[in-house]
Amino acid sequence: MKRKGKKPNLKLVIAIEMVDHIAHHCLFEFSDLSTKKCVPCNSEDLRPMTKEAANELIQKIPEWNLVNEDGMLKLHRSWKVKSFTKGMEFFQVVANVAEAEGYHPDLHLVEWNNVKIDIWTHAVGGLTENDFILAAKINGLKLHHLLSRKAVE
Ligand SMILES: C[C@H](O)[C@H](O)[C@H]1CNC2=NC(N)=NC(=O)C2=N1
Repeated sequence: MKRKGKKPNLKLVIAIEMVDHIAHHCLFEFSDLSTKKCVPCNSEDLRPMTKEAANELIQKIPEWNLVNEDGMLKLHRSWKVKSFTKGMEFFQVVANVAEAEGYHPDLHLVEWNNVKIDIWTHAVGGLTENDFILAAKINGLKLHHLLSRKAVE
């Protein structure tokens, strides 16, 4: 008599793994960073995330680059603005979001029309989820009217 259930059903195992993979992917895709809130950084438990975790999360904000400055991971993005004054307006729009979140980016205006933003968690000397949340919120801002049409980013 043929005994059932001894050998694992390979097709079933593969199917389960595929479903698991898709479910993980969907959860990752649909957990929207921009709807989250930054948390205060005064907790003793706060730790910088690993490079691996940062490499995973950066996929949600592909407009930003992961940079390593003196051993500290930061998020970086740059834009070209129409004028110095538009650069100041740009900063004000970003500052409004930062104040609403209680969380603050490093803002640079270089050579009058290059806006550069670094986001990192000063309190831990690296990245936390806050940085990705703020970056996603900045991505959602209407800034197009301030940008140079010739060379954006
Ligand atoms: C309590 C409050 O969250 C902290 O002082 C905040 C203010 N904004 C901040 N912004 C950033 N980028 N890093 C910080 O560590 C930080 N600390």
